Amino acid sequence: MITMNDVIREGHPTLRAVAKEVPIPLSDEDVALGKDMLQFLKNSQDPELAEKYKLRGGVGLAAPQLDVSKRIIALEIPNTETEGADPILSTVMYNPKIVSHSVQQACLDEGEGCLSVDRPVPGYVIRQARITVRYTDINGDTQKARFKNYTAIVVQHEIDHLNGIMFYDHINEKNPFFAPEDVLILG
Ligand SMILES: CNC(=O)c1cccc(C)c1Nc1nc(N2CCN(c3ccccc3Cl)CC2)nc(N2CSC[C@H]2C(=O)NC)n1
Repeated sequence: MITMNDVIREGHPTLRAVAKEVPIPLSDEDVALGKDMLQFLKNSQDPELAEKYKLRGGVGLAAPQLDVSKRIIALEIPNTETEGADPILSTVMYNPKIVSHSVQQACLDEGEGCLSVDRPVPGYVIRQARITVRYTDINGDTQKARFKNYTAIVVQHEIDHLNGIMFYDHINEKNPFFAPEDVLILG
């Protein structure tokens, strides 16, 4: 199972590399890695397992964070509204590509955290509010999906990792909490 020991931290060069596309059809190895990444996220959100294995809670993970420079991301976004409800998004994306996005921008009111960053970096991370992503799913099928708000933010954070971009690269240095007036600030 993947634990925090497998997660590389800022300063490791792989976090700044551009990851390679994975061959389609997917290899057994890449399918297994995707499954392990998704399981890590589920484990990280389980209070008992997170405590037992000292896992930091996450809703997204990119293969480069495991020192695997491949274009693979996993997303496990729970439905925090209703206890026990199905997750909002639970998927592995191979070779994800943002094919279009809104002019409207958005950010999380509380800023962003990252499993590869062991320190708080306050500030608004301005992203696109809505995106359309094309990717290959774990069954090898091509998907095209639209995301908005929190889910769109998380997907962009993970795709950034495939291009060597860290969330704080987007924070306004002079005024970290600067947000142009029409940016959606998501609570
Ligand atoms: C500095 N302020 C903050 O971190 C921050 C502070 C407050 C609110 C938010 C909303 C913040 N921001 C933020 N909170 C999260 N989580 C909230 C806790 N949660 C979680 C934790 C434990 C169990 C189950 C779960 Cl569900 C896991 C997810 N995740 C991300 N990001 C940025 S996009 C990728 C995603 C990620 O997975 N990061 C590891 N940002």
